[in-house]
Amino acid sequence: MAKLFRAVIMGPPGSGKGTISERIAQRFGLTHLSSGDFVRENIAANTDAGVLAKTYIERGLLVPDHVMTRLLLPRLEEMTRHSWLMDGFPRTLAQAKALNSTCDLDLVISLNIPYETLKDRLSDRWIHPASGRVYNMGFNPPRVQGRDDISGEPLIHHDDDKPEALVARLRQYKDLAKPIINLYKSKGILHTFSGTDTDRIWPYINSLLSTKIPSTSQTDTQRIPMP
Ligand SMILES: Nc1ccn([C@H]2C[C@H](O)[C@@H](COP(=O)(O)OP(=O)(O)OP(=O)(O)O)O2)c(=O)n1
Ligand SMILES: Nc1nc2c(ncn2[C@@H]2O[C@H](COP(=O)(O)OP(=O)(O)O)[C@@H](O)[C@H]2O)c(=O)[nH]1
Repeated sequence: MAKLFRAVIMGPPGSGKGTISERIAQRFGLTHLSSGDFVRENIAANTDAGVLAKTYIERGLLVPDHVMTRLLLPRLEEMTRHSWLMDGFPRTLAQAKALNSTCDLDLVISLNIPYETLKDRLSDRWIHPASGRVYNMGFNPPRVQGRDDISGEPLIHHDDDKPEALVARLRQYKDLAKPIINLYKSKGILHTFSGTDTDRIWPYINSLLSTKIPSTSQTDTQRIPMP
């Protein structure tokens, strides 16, 4: 069996984690694990952890480490036969340490995107809540304005994507991500990509991953929450 590949993608809100994860999943046939989608699924299904997580998210807070790790790590342990790319976890050093004790990561992608770019993108980000599909009115608009391409359902705009909320989210990201980035740097698995356009960053990520994993002809991989 081909060697399995485990990667994490990090970056501030709006940096393109979801967009780039989709491209990686499609090009290389990895499973895209979105911790945010998984949390939302648990909330929708009213699981114990979902009910608890909701009380934090409603207040604009991160879900505590022990809840996140309890949600995610057992699922990762079930993924022993899959190559995956995790988006949105770890968000704290404690989560990174817990992940470390579950699996050996091969690679970490860190996106470094200027504040003005994040602000512009997020003010224009529209989401299909049920699937997590993401649109941007300039970059990847939906075929019908305000409607998801596949289901035709309405798209929503998150309040915390407004510029007023972004500064605080960004500060929080920087504070929390710093020690995680240092940890991955010291392990020699960190790769940082900087720029204002996903389409210009993508070729570098593509060529890095091409040296690490074989590409597949798979074209129908979707953004899937944790199984
Ligand atoms: N490790 C994690 C992952 C998620 N969440 C919670 C807080 C988020 O608000 C929510 C949704 O996760 P997303 O990754 O979708 O959240 P964001 O909207 O914050 O991400 P971004 O703007 O970076 O796409 O789940 C969390 O507390 N801790
Ligand atoms: N204008 C523009 N928008 C982009 C680009 N890359 C991603 N986006 C959009 O920016 C928003 C944030 O991207 P997303 O992948 O959700 O970032 P995440 O928050 O890091 O997961 C979405 O609306 C994307 O469609 C880009 O290069 N240019």
